[in-house]
Parts: sequence; structure tokens; C-alpha cells
Amino acid sequence: MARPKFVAGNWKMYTDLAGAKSLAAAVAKEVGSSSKVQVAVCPPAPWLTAVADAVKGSAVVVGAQNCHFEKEGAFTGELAPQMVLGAGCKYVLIGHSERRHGLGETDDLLNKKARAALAAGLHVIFCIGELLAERESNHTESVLDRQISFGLADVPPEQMANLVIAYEPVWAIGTGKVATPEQAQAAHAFVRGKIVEMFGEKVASELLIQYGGSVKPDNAVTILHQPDVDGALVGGASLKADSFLAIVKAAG
Ligand SMILES: O=C(CO)COP(=O)(O)O
Repeated sequence: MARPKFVAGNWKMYTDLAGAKSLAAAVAKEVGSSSKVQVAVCPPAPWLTAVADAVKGSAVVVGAQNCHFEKEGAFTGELAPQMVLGAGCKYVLIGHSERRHGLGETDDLLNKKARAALAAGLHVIFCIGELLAERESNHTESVLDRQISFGLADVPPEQMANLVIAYEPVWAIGTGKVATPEQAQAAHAFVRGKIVEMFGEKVASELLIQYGGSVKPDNAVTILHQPDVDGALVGGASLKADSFLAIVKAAG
């Protein structure tokens, strides 16, 4: 069975409350109550409930950009997976490069977060990707191998149906330098092969793997129609309804 396409917008630390609500409402209005392409928006944490309200009744779902691995506790500034669920989210992003490299989140920490989020009933978009220096020294595959082996260690195979991988080469994020369709396909095929090794053929064949890094309406079609590319995780172009919806359309 063909895998569905899944396009998610990562709004990062952008939007104010009014802007978040109107962007979400515009996306929801156009997507409507059923959609062949799965669509998610991931606003900043303070806007999650308002955005969940704004997309209610549409096929658009909401994701948070991070969560903690504990259910509750003295963790100032953190969000428990249960809180993310309670705010109306279906998804959570785990392991975005801006948190791995900008905030020092390790493979071990990300593994704890992914397992806790899945156990709580959230769906996880698990982000991986190599730095430019790692690609240039031919270490792309070993980096992806490490991020997957450690990051997804001990994830119960039956919970893999609730996990999506986003391959986001760090050198393509926010730079306008998109991976070529061939580079994206090669990395995605490698990732799927690694999932076969860890979880078997069935899990791997059903796994959605998004590409992220400078996806725009004008480059989306070729990237999104590579055999192992099942969607996109969109940053900058998700902040305007028109450009985000054009990418959703390109996926269909
Ligand atoms: O980081 C990204 C999505 O998570 C990609 O960001 P850009 O689309 O702005 O390159």
C-alpha cells in the first residue's frame, strides 16, 4: 500500500498570538475537513491551545516543538508529554537540529524524550540530519546511523506506527540551499534501510520519512516525489499560508 504524504509546518519561535491564530485558520480553511495529504502545524508552545481551537473541525492537526521525558516534576520551563497532549496536540517534534546543536541535546536525551512521548500517546516527528562538515567528510551515513540507533533504541516496535522521521540536513535549514532530489532520496533510502535492520521490513515500509531544509513551493514537487520521500517538514515557508498550502498541494 502506498504511503500517504505528510507535510508539517515548524513555526519555530515566530508568530504572535493573533498571527498564529489567523495562519492556522487560513491553513484549516483551505485544507478542509478531509485531506489526502496529512497536514500538521507546530506553533510555539504558548499558542498551542489557541491553534488547536483554530484548526478544530479541519483535517489539520497540531504539534509541539519539544517536550520533556518526565510526566511532571521540578523542571522549570519544560512541558510534559501529557501537557502537550492536553493542549490539543497529536504530534511533538523531537531532536530538531536547533535543539541538538543549538541547545546541546544528546542522542541519549532525545531517546528518552521520544520514548516518553510515544508512551504518553503522542505521535513523534523525530528529526535527524548531518552538518555540512560531516557531509563533506563523507560521514553523512555514519551520523544518520548513530542518530537512529541511539535515538530510537528500545522504542517498542508497535509504537513505531506513531513515529515519523524527518531528515533535515543541517546545511539546508534556513539557508536556501536545498538538498538535491538525489541527495534526499539517497539519505531517505539509507534511513529506511536502517529501520529495516532495527525494526524489520513491515515497520520500515510503512514509516513516513519527511525531508526538511529550505523546502519552498518551487522545489517541493521534485523532492516530494522521490520514492522514499513521504512529505516535508517546512520552516520558513510554513509561516505564510499561501506558500505552505502550495507545498501541501505539491505533495498531493
Ligand atoms: O528546520 C526546518 C524545519 O524543521 C526547515 O527550515 P527551513 O524550511 O526554513 O529551511
